Order: sequence, then C-alpha cells, then structure tokens
Amino acid sequence: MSDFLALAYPWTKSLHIIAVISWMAGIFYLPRLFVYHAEQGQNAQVDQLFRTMEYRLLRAIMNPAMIATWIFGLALVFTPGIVDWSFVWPWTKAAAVLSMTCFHHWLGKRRKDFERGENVLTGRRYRMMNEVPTLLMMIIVFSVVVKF
Ligand code: HEM
Repeated sequence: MSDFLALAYPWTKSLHIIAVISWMAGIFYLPRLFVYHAEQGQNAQVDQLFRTMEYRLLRAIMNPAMIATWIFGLALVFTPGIVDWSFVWPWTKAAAVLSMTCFHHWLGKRRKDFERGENVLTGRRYRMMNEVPTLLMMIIVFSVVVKF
C-alpha cells in the first residue's frame, strides 16, 4: 500500500489541489449568496431563486469537493515521507482544515435556516463571516508551502 501511495503521489496531490479549488470556490461564494439572500430575499420569487442556487451549490459542488479533498488529503498523509509530525506545519494545517470543515457545516445549517424561512442573521453578519475561510486558507497555504 505504501509503495502504491508513493508511486501515485504526484497524481494524488494534483487531485487534492483540484478538489481544494472546487471546495474553496463554493466556500467563498455561498456566504456571498447569503448576504444577498438576507438583504433582497423579501420578494418570494427572488427568495426561491436563492434557495435553489444555495441548495445546488452545497449539494452538487461543495459537499463532493470537501469529501474528495479529505480523501486525497488523507492519502497524502499516509504517503511515506510526506508528513513529519515533529514539525509545526502539520498541526497548524490540521487545526485550520478542521476549522474549515466546521465552517462548511455551519454554512449548511444556515442554508437550512433560509430553506425554512427562519434566517435571523443580517447581510453584514454574513459579510463578516466571509473573512473566516480567507484567514483559514492563508494558514493552510503557509503551512503546506513554507513547512515551518
Ligand atoms: C481536508 C483535509 C486535508 C488534508 C488531510 C490535507 C493534507 C495535505 C497533505 C498531507 C499535503 C502534502 C504536502 C506535501 O506534499 O508536502 C497537502 C498538500 C496541499 N494541500 Fe492539503 N489537506 C487538506 C485540506 C486542504 C485545504 C482545505 C487546502 C486549501 C485551502 C489545502 C491545500 C493544499 C495545497 C495547496 C497543497 C500542495 C502543497 C505543495 O505544493 O506541496 N489542503 N495537503
């Protein structure tokens, strides 16, 4: 198994990065949809359009992309010689990736609030929450590239 993972390493890493790009695209866009939904969603037709867009973005893109990121990311963790847990970077990356996953689930819960017509957060609040994945992404990229 370790031989196979070592051989597949460039492919696994490429697939990991492709999945990450798709996941991040959704994780940055969904809170923006929530901003406009919270501010313009009083009109029934507009409300329905946002619900459909949010549902499709989460189900068709973000959920599969997050699962693929985890699968290929864990395959990289088990590839021999890639992660040395005596360094700091694997720990900062793990903490940021777990936080990103929690943020994803928080977005899923807010989508259900909109679905039920029970959203209580303002557009300004969603704008502020949009900074969370930006910060986490910076921690992750510095961790995997600088490898401190
Ligand atoms: C979901 C769980 C994740 C796990 C288990 C994981 C694990 C890993 C591992 C072990 C590597 C290999 C590092 C190397 O080759 O030296 C890697 C590479 C990488 N990861 Fe992740 N990762 C995850 C999520 C993410 C996320 C969310 C992002 C971006 C926001 C990300 C961005 C990257 C990038 C850009 C690389 C390539 C770095 C390089 O050039 O070597 N990863 N990941």
